[in-house]
Amino acid sequence: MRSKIVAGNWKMNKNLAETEALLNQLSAKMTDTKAEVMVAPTYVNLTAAKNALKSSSIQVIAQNMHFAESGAYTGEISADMLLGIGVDTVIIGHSERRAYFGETDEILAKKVKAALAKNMRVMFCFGEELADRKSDNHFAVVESQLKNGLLNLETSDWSKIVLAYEPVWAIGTGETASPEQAQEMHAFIRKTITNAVNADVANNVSILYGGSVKPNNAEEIFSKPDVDGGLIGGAALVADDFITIINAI
Ligand SMILES: O=C[C@H](O)COP(=O)(O)O
Repeated sequence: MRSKIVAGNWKMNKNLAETEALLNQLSAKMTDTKAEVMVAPTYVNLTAAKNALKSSSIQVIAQNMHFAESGAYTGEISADMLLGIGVDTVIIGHSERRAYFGETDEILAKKVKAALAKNMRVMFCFGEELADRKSDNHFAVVESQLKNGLLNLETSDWSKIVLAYEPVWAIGTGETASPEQAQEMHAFIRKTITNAVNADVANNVSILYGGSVKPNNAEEIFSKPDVDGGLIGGAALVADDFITIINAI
């Protein structure tokens, strides 16, 4: 049975005081949910976030990591550093990392391998750009991102993978893929994994949708059979909005 997951990617938002305040609000407002709930604050506030959520079921995850064990990589952070502060899940491949930090499929595949080697859980992001969708190339792009990033994994590695399909044209734009477009792509992703790995893995992997999920559209998107939750950006920065989205599962 695959998990339902709602994760908030805070990106480069919220200083320490704001992080603690938002997490305190979330903890206070959280009610029982079928979903695993995760938040990804910036690196420097991960420990504070863990402390603020000590008695909460909300998981703290990281937005990124480097593939190397350690070494001369100024400004970077390793899997061991995350594990050392109790963070065992990492987002890899976010479109902003691909677009602004030059992260290629090859780099991302190395990051995935490095995280899995440390037994971390990986939330792997991918999705097409507007031009790909306009030229009807979106399925090919998504298939190639999946293939280059993940499809050479061992079958057993897949229990540690969560997928997040994020069409780049819908991120932070207010434009959302329609629930039908999301379902169509999620079904395609599952079929691609069935063909490349096996049906069991495809059925058990959670596939989240990300891209302008808001309180007013979450329920319809999450109601689609192959959509197992969401990776939320802007709306995860407002406690009431994030809670409404969690409750839409
Ligand atoms: O990681 C989250 C996604 O980039 C979605 O961001 P958004 O909800 O602000 O569109």
